[in-house]
Amino acid sequence: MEQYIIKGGNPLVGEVEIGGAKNAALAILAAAIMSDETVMIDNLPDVNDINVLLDAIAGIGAMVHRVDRHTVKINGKGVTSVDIEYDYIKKIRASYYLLGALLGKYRHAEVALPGGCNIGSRPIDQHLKGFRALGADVEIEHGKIIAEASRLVGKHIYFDVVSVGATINVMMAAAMAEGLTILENVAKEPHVVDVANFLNSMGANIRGAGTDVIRIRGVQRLHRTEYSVIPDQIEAGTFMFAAAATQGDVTVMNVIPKHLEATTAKLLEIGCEVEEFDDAVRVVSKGRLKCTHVKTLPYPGFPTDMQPQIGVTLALCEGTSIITESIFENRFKYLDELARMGANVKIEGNSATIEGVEKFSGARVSAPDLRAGAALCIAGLAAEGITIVDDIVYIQRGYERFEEKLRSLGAVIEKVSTEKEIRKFMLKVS
Ligand SMILES: CC(=O)N[C@H]1[C@@H](OP(=O)(O)OP(=O)(O)OC[C@H]2O[C@@H](n3ccc(=O)[nH]c3=O)[C@H](O)[C@@H]2O)O[C@H](CO)[C@@H](O)[C@@H]1O
Ligand SMILES: C=C(OP(=O)(O)O)C(=O)O
Repeated sequence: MEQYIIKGGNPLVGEVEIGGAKNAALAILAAAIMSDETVMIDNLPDVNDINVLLDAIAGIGAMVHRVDRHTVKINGKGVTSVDIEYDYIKKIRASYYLLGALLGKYRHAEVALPGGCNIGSRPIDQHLKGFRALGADVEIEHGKIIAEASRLVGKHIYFDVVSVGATINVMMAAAMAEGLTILENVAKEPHVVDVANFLNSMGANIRGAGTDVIRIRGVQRLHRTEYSVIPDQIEAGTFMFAAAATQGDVTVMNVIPKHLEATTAKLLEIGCEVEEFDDAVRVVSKGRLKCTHVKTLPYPGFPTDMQPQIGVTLALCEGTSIITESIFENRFKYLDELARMGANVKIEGNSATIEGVEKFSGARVSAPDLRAGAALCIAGLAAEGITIVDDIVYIQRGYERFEEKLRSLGAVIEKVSTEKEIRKFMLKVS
């Protein structure tokens, strides 16, 4: 099992290139099979979730050609099965997008209930509500969602909760339904807009993505396109908080600063300097930072996927911070690990009270999920001494060459998998 070993104490300094957004790319790859012509997608992050989804897509007969690490060509013409194997599905959350894509194109999809990070109960009732409203029969049998429709007909659908997954999934199915679908109370995340732009570039007719109401006029066919995925706002934000927590000076390159506004606002509140450029943001952290309160909310609110990264930073700020996690009920597990490094935290229901400490001390900790794992690495980089982060397979789901990018900023971090490698690292840094 691979681990990260980190010697903390170095401020991160320099420039780091941000890759394509995992959560946009996953939906776009699923949507790509809706065309019978060849679709080329660029700026894909080279991370485990993407590779699993590409295997799943190839597994149902679509042509998948990796042009290079960040570019793929997909042609959905060869799809011979609408039944996705459980082995793929259990590994990733975004496998649920194959439901919307296959249902829209073939009026039939069979996909096992999705996996993903264990951050809460994660129901998919709103996805199913949307498919049913479009005319599909949807049953769950033996752990599989089976959706079938003789016709898919546009409808006016009001979502009960704001869901990224349900918005994108129903939007995909509706893109090839008959007539007009109106989706209300939708998610407005940048990746919702990116998927809509991608589908439109294939000939779909989707208007309003990024607002509360999306209007979709169904089309019969989607055609070839070439598309580049938006930059990953969560990867960018992770490096921005890494700069803050290590008293560093980091410029995240190839980003859309508008997508980072909630993160930038919190960094300014706690006392960092933030400088915005056309496609880059620089974060400078000098002296002890100040406490603040934060509540996770759907976009444009503060993202739940950045909650552990800000949590680690606040645990080093002067004063008492309160975090309210309003999206997923099980996203504070990293705080128990952080307490092992000296953080002073108290969790009550969906809120965490964090009394800032002056420093962390390195310890052995486990990554409970993707973002929590990245956050614990930030803690290790800011800590005195050595930190070992176990279960980094979660981090590899969503961060490309994480340790290399950190090293380029001056971090002392290695990926190891044996005691011998750990001893070698200790010798090198002693
Ligand atoms: C692959 C992917 O893109 N994952 C992201 C996606 O997850 P995911 O699509 O699973 O998250 P949602 O936006 O759907 O979930 C938001 C809230 O709605 C609830 N809900 C959702 C669907 C549903 O049918 N019923 C329901 O009650 C969830 O329990 C949660 O409380 O958005 C989350 C919220 O920004 C991010 O943390 C995840 O990184
Ligand atoms: C929670 C996340 O991913 P997933 O929804 O795929 O589990 C994430 O990207 O932070």
